[in-house]
Amino acid sequence: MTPAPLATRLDIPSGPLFFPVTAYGPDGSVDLDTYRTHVRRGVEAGAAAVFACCGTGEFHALTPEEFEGCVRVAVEAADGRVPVVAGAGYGTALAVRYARLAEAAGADGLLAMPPYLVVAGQEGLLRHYREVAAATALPVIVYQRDNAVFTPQTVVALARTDGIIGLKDGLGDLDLMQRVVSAVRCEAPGDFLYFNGLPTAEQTQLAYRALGVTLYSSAVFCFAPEIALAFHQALRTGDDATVAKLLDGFYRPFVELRDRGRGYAVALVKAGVRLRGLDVGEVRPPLHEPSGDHVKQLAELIERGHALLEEAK
Ligand SMILES: O=C([O-])C(=O)C[C@H](O)[C@@H](O)C(=O)[O-]
Repeated sequence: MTPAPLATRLDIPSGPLFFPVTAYGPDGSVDLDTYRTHVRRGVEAGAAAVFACCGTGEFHALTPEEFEGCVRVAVEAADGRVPVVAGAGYGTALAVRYARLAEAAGADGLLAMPPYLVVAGQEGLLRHYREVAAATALPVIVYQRDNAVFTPQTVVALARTDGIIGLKDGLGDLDLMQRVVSAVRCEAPGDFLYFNGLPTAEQTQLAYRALGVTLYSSAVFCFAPEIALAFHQALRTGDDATVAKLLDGFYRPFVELRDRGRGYAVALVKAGVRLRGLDVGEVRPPLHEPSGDHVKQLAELIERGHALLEEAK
């Protein structure tokens, strides 16, 4: 069989990148109907792309069958309006399996998560991502975080690899990112994509934009799309007053609240979706639910965010 040609692009329109949570029913099983509603609402609200079953979508907690079901539903819900990118991870063999499942489910691209557990050297990391990219026709975005941190030369090599189209940074080392952007510009010129993928990326987006990184993920978009969209619009149009107001009054306190518990990067976001009326269930172990007091503070913060949007009108 002739392999399908590798896609070289992913057309992402302007807007926040939506990383939906995965919905579970009361018995803990995946609730695809609620997940469909969550993804559809996000797309209709103005997401630029859907990143299904990634960190916020509890990739780590899904079986391959559940993963494929969720990606399929995300593709149906997006209905061709925006691209759907799916997570793929663990060791090379399993990452390849997830990549192929995502392709079969109709995804438009992959977010390659760090390999499971081992702390590998640059040469091994490069081989890992190259094998994942070679296994499907889907364009691959490599996710830098935790045990997958790259030198500028490794990113140059990734950028020269067929099928690898971008780097999502969840590390937050601006000096390293500046060197990466510079090295790729000089040694692998083209349209390699960069994403600010730090938790609550809005908090650092002014700094990333200065490096030329304009795409960013938004967990806030899951539960307060109106706030995430207003921030994105303010950034895009140079409305510095609204950017500062939302950073000072909403994003900074949200980041501080999110830092109050381990796993809150997911659990608090899921609580936020429930607060806004969609019962996406609880997080699966080993994550745990946020305390009642923290959920109350999140509800107050969402109200404050809405008041700030009114003031900014
Ligand atoms: O894999 C993931 O879910 C992410 O890295 C994206 C998140 O939206 C991240 O930006 C966050 O947690 O705010």
